[in-house]
Amino acid sequence: MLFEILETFHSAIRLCFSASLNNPTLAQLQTTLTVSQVTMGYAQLVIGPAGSGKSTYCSSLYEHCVASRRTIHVVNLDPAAENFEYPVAMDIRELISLDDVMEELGLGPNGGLVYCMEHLEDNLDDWLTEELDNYLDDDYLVFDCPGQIELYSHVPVLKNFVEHLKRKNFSVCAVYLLDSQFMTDVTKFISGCMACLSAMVQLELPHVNILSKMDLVTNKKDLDE
Ligand SMILES: Nc1nc2c(ncn2[C@@H]2O[C@H](COP(=O)(O)OP(=O)(O)OP(=O)(O)O)[C@@H](O)[C@H]2O)c(=O)[nH]1
Repeated sequence: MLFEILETFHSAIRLCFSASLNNPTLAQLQTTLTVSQVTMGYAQLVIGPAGSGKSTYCSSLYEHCVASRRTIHVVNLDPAAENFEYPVAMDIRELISLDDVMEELGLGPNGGLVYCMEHLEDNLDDWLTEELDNYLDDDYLVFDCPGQIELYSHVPVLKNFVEHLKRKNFSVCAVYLLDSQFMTDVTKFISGCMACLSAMVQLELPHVNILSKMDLVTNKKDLDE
């Protein structure tokens, strides 16, 4: 019985971690999308649990692009974020901030965050559309998202956000960051993989999983096993 459960998880995990752009099906899907749509721009949604390294990834990506003379615009979608190591191109806090919501509505941090994201959802046609109008064809936007994983599992806000970007002719993909510490313990490994899988299923986007903080894994041999 245990063996069967592990086999099932193993298949799910293989699905999770092989879903990279090298996957021929996804590559084909991307080509089809690029050819069949008049693409206005490109968007990458950087998602993952709290503290998994999303903002660090966004700032490293930004620095890499500056060094290689490419242009990307990093967007802050976290109404609780305070410090940034990249220039913020668009900021959800201009629309709503978590501190204001918690103070005015007496909500806690998680309820407040869901409220902020639902407010964003209500303002997709005005605030977001106006902000997106500042970007030209072929611009590349990277969205640094909040870390509450319910946003990627069952709350429909991010799904509707993605649909809005697609209606604006953006080609969208998701990058899911998972702390590599999740790989060092079997129960954390299974829960981390299930969280990745649930985001893949919910968002229905070309999806890349990235293990972050590999420098903190001292025994890489254990990781392979
Ligand atoms: N050692 C190590 N630390 C990292 C790495 N990436 C991120 N961190 C650290 O992990 C912590 C969290 O990183 P963030 O980039 O803020 O994570 P986040 O996912 O944006 O966090 P939230 O927005 O709160 O969900 C910070 O202290 C980072 O310095 C890495 O590759 N190696």
